[in-house]
Amino acid sequence: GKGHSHWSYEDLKHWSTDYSDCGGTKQSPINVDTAQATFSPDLRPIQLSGYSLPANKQLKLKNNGHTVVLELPESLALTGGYAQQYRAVQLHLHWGSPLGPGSEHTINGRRFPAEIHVVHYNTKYDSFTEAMVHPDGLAVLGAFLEVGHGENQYYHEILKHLFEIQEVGQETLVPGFNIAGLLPANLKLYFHYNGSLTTPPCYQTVKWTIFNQTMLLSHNQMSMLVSSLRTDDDKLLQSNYRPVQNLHGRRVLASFQ
Ligand SMILES: NS(=O)(=O)c1c(F)c(F)c(SCCc2ccc(C(=O)O)cc2)c(F)c1NC1CCCCCCC1
Ligand SMILES: [Zn+2]
Repeated sequence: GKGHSHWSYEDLKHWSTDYSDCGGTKQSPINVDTAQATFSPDLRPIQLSGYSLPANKQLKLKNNGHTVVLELPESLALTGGYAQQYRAVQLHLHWGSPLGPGSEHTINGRRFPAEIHVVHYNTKYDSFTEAMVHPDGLAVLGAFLEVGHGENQYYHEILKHLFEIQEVGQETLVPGFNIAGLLPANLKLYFHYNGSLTTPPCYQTVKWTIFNQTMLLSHNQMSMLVSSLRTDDDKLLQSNYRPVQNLHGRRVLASFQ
């Protein structure tokens, strides 16, 4: 990868000195004020294709010091809900600690326990690195994770490997599974806005989709997520979320009323 960036969630102030876009006016994450969201009936249901992977397709799972990343094959494609076709790059998670929740986006000021991001790039560009510098270059699907009663079998496919990658830089291979199971069954109800990567370089090139339906994990699964990984100073990797950013006049669209 790009090697370990020296930024951290502790010194957010320096992000914009080292990465100018981080001080821009279309930054993410944001708080979604549902009363201010504009119902947009032409927002189509999100459609996923190729998300169901056979077990013999091995995927790389890595602790990169800031999150756990599952690399995804480009065969996973977003075909509905966006004007252009996007293909998957990777998915990763944001979480809190035993002291509090760690989603990046908030809804009416409410922070959820955790949040998944599935990162895609616009296939009109030759590569992800080319796409990520263009305003329509990236599409990230986000969903909130909450604690429910039963075990979530899809999240188990990732969480059961966390103990193998406790240290920064460690990676392991995960058998393929139905990646769509990590996202809500109802892909019609979502918020949509133009924003950025929530980590340096903070490029303002992301069309965000935040689903209204949340994902339920067991209490044990959520505590595995918040207490398995370490950072490069051997502390627990926790609360890896950026504070919400100012909308600066941006509108948030809703696919539902
Ligand atoms: N919410 S988000 O999508 O902005 C996001 C984060 F908030 C993230 F925190 C991250 S992880 C931090 C960036 C990073 C660091 C090291 C390595 C490596 O060693 O391979 C890779 C990446 C992270 F990877 C991503 N997504 C990345 C954005 C960073 C650069 C391009 C990689 C794909 C999308
Ligand atoms: Zn993210």
